[in-house]
Amino acid sequence: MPKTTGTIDTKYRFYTETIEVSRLSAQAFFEAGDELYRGKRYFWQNKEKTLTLVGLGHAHIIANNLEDNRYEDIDMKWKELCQSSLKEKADVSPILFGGFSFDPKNKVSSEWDTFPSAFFVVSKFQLVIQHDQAFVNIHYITDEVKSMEPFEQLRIERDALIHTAQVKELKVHAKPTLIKREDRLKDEYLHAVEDVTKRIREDEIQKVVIARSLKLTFNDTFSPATAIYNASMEQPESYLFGLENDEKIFFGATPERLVKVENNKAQSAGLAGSIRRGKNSLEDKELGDSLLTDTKNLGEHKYVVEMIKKVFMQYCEDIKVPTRPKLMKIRDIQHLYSPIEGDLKKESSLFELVQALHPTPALGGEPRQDAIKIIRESEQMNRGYYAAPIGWINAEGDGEFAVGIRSALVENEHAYLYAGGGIVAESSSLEEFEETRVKFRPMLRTLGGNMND
Ligand SMILES: C=C(O[C@H]1C=CC=C(C(=O)O)[C@@H]1O)C(=O)O
Ligand SMILES: [Mg+2]
Repeated sequence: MPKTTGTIDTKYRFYTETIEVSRLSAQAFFEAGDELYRGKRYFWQNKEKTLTLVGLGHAHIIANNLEDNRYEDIDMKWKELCQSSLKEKADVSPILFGGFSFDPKNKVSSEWDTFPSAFFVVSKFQLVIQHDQAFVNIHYITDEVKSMEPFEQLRIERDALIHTAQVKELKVHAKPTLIKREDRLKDEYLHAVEDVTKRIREDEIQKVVIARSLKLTFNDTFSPATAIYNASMEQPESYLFGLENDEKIFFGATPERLVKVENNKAQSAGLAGSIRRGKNSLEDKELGDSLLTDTKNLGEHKYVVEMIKKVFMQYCEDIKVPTRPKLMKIRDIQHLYSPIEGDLKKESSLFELVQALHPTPALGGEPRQDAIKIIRESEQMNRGYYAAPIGWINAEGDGEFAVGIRSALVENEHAYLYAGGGIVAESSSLEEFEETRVKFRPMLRTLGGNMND
């Protein structure tokens, strides 16, 4: 008999049960939840492909619309749920998965209106694939004094979902046809880049990341499972994430880690500065070499590394920061990359690091608060969860957050894509526009739309 854990005398009672399952495809499990749990699922795979998570259904939601203290609020409620409810350690730790908006003070009405400033879920059914082993958890959280009866029903459902995922072939739906593509606020974007460049040259600010968006319209709706599957094919070297919110799914394949905490080790990375891939290996190497010595891109990168280093000095000990960046080559683009690590101080936590790091100057700018204000005013759009932390934390406080770039929000037959770039004194609006075109490519291919690109 699998072990069931729980308590009876707190506000919530949190029951978990873990079973090990053989041979279970994460994508198939996600797809198996299509009928009953569409709109209430998540998907996560780390960059190294050593951890895959799928959540189906909501056992519990922890969300808020706070402008300040949104991290502390989630952290506190999660700890409360774990500490007061789990009597014993579950076989596989329950996971809280979700994300934050880029800027909770941005009130522009948009496709993101239904997403709270912080949105996290504990799934009813949680799949964890790690070290070649697959585990499915049931989570049942109640604030009433109830019998364990519903648990029996959940076991039946769990077994049905696993069965479906194992025996039904993964349906790979054809990509719908792109029928319309709009570059949203293109003139505003170009103007914003020019204006910000000027303000940087006048020493008003040092760096600001300016982004823009595409709206795509297709002849049909999307299967979220297929969209995630396609993204994994397009960007095998990136994190893969998907977070459903009723009719909408925010998903993407991002190369950028915000922060990971495991056994008190904290890891982050500066990822900023870009150049396209070459048409052959020779050109690719030339482009990469030129990126490594290009002052404009090294400038973009330096602000990020310095800021992360400063945060790590506050929250960690024994910090390691490389003296110069190396290249991260992904399918469409090469970036300057500096991994940073340290030992988390006893009193520090993952959410504290997320709060202190978001947004790094790879997504926001330097100084941070001034940059966020300029972004809010000059982009004239709402980034929603684009360029913001997305990830997970477990009951022990370990977890990982990536930065939600190379991403799209999909709603029925529409997709909204986002891409930006770091503006410094040497920036030019047309080159930055070009850089965003390259950054749109993976999501455009994933969605089957590359009209005029
Ligand atoms: C803001 C984005 O990329 C960031 C990450 C890597 C390189 C960047 C750059 O070179 O500008 C950006 O800072 C994006 O992809 O939308
Ligand atoms: Mg750039």
